[in-house]
Parts: sequence; C-alpha cells; structure tokens
Amino acid sequence: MNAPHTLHVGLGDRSYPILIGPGLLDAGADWRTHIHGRHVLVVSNEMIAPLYLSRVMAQLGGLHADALVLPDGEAYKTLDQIARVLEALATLGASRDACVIALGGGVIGDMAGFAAACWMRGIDFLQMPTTLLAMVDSSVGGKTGVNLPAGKNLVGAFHQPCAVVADTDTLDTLPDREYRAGLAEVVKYGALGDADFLTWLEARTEALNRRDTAAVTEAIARCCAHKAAIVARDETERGERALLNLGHTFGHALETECGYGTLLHGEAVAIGMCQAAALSARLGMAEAADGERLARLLQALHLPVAPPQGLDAEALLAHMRLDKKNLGGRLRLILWRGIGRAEIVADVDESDVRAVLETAA
Ligand SMILES: NC(=O)c1ccc[n+]([C@@H]2O[C@H](COP(=O)([O-])OP(=O)(O)OC[C@H]3O[C@@H](n4cnc5c(N)ncnc54)[C@H](O)[C@@H]3O)[C@@H](O)[C@H]2O)c1
Ligand SMILES: O=C(O)C(=O)C[C@@H](O)[C@H](O)[C@H](O)COP(=O)(O)O
Ligand SMILES: [Zn+2]
Repeated sequence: MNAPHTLHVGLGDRSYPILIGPGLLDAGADWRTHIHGRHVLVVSNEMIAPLYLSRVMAQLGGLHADALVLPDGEAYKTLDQIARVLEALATLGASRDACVIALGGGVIGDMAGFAAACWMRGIDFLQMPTTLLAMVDSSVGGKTGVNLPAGKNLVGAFHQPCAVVADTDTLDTLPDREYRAGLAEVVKYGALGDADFLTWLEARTEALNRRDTAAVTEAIARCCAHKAAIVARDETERGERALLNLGHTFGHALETECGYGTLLHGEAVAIGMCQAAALSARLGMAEAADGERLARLLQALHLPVAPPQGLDAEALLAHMRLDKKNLGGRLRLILWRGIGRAEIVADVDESDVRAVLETAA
C-alpha cells in the first residue's frame, strides 16, 4: 500500500487527522489508535455493507464490535433511523468511551455522526467515507444530522469525528452518477474561494471523467485541505464557514421539492451554484461570463446546470425561507463576485430570487 496523504483539522483538543489513500480499510494499524474504548458500532447501509463491512470488522479484533446495516438512500436520512442507531448502541451496552464508525457516503456519515453526538450526550465517531462526495466534503467538519419533510438537515449537531479514513479504493465500486455528484462539491471549492483550483479542474476534466487515480486523489486532498482550513477558523458557521454553502440554499430547496433522493445532493448543488451565479449577475455583483464559465465546467463533468422543468417557484421559495442561514426572517444567501470570490449576502430581496427561480421554471 502507498503511504496515505495525511491532513490535519486543527481544532485544539478536538483536532483530528484525515487519511487519504488506497487500502486503508484493511490497514487498521493506521486508524485503530483513534478508537479508545472497548465498544464499537459500525454503521453502514445495505448497499455498502456487502462490499466492505467484513473487511472493517476484521480490523476490530479484540474489541466488542457490532454492526448496524440501515436502508440505503437520502429518503432514509431520518429521525427514525437515528432511533435505530441509538437502540443498537443500547444493545451493544456502549459506554461513554464507545466509538461509532460511519462506513458509507454522506447519508451514513451525517446519521452516524448525529447518533454519536446524541448517545450519552456525545461519544467518539470515526468517518470512513466511501463516496467521492463524502471524501471531499461530508466526512470533514462535523456537520451531522437528518432531514425533515420540511427541509434538508433541519435537525442536527456539530460533532467532530475523531478521524477521517478515506480509502480511495472504495471509489472503484461507486456508480457513475454518484461519482459525478461528488465532483459538484469538488467544483464548489474552486467556485467559492480558489480560482486556481477551478482552473486546475478545467484542465483535468478528461482525467477526472475517466477517474484517473492521481487526479482524483489530488482533488480529494485539495478539497479536504480547503475545508479543514475553513473549519479550523470557523467551526460552527458563525461567519466564513457559510461559504461552503455556495449553491446549497437553491440546491436544498430543489432536493426537498423534488423528493429526497430524486435529485442527488451533488446534482442539486451543481444547479444551485448556477442559480447563485445568475442571482449574483442579476444583482450586479458579478459578470454573467463567470456563471457561464462555471456552467461549462460542470457540463464538462456531465453535471446538470438547470433545474428539472415544471417546478413551482413559490414552493421552492418556501423551502428557502427555512434555510438555516437566514436571519430575522430575511433570506441570507451565498453569492459571488466571480470565480473564487463567494460572499455572504444578507437581506436578499425575494423578488430577485423569485425571478431567478422563474427563469428556470
Ligand atoms: N455533513 C456535511 O458537511 C455534508 C457535506 C456534503 C453533503 N452532505 C450530505 O451528504 C449526503 C450525500 O452524500 P453522498 O453523495 O455520499 O450520498 P449517499 O450517502 O446517499 O451515497 C450515494 C450512494 O452510493 C452508495 N455507495 C456509497 N459508497 C459506495 C461505494 N463505495 N460503492 C458503491 N456504492 C456506494 C450509497 O449506498 C448510495 O446509494 C446528503 O445527505 C448531503 O446532505 C453532508
Ligand atoms: O460543511 C459545511 O459547512 C457545508 O456547508 C458543506 C455542505 O456541502 C453540506 O451539504 C452541508 O451539509 C450543508 O450544510 P447545511 O448547514 O446547509 O445543512
Ligand atoms: Zn453539500
């Protein structure tokens, strides 16, 4: 096995490493040191467990370890499934030094992390992301939670993992559509704050489309480094961290309105970033050409750049009114001044948002 890339999320006594590389699932020696107690619950789903669960369990010899296999999909990112994780921890007899391992994509990571935040008011959890999206984004930074019918991630907690172990070999089994959804969050990092990275991506669309290992690994490491730096400066989204939400106010509304799992999170973010760019141009903050450049990159990565036809702009706006960034009942969005220059914009006028939503309808 090649030595993994190791990055660091600097959060004082809650700092943790991010390991990125091939073969890590079978390299318990690299990550077991982050498990301190005797009880371990591995949480996975019915798609991932047959592929990888036995290999992770094989690394947990000598511990009191159990596994819980949840149903697959965004539609199951619910409080009901959290109750199942908590019941499994009770059955295991998990004490305060227990550790939850999240083996899966962002859905499993968000849920396992939230259950770990709740059990006995907070126990360790270790992220083992198996999707590109989870490797570049959701496994890092400690946002955990579930959806409600009213909106995405409306219930949750900030709860940092004790380590992130990203075995890049697991991407070999990831379906094409899921891989591309992960690329949307990769593009997001360039769009929000790193124009050089966006240019780097533009030069590598062909390599990324054929999943060239070197290009994909470098992209994961660069995204994690970017996110780790932002999270270290603003762990609980008092300011700068909100920039990681570029495209998400529109995107979450689309996911909720279409029905969870219909539009993948990354697809919704791709469309949402284009809508944020369109709104920025409408408000005179940015040139339309920047939005066109972003859309060209997303299209080169086979991602959608416009919402499905026939959606109701008022229904989308209603979802946007429940976004967690809003303050004082006013919309607060992440817009931009151009590639790499995202900004938090308060008091956005609903009529401008409606105009962007109606353009696409
Ligand atoms: N906490 C955060 O900071 C954060 C950041 C971004 C996204 N998210 C959340 O993450 C979720 C999306 O995550 P996702 O895109 O990973 O989706 P996902 O977790 O639903 O996984 C995508 C699909 O791929 C399957 N899968 C996972 N790994 C596989 C593998 N190696 N081989 C074959 N199949 C595999 C899954 O079973 C699922 O069907 C959303 O709920 C989103 O809100 C959270
Ligand atoms: O880590 C963050 O901060 C992000 O915003 C990353 C997003 O990609 C992610 O989808 C996150 O879950 C969205 O957060 P939310 O607070 O809008 O639910
Ligand atoms: Zn996201």
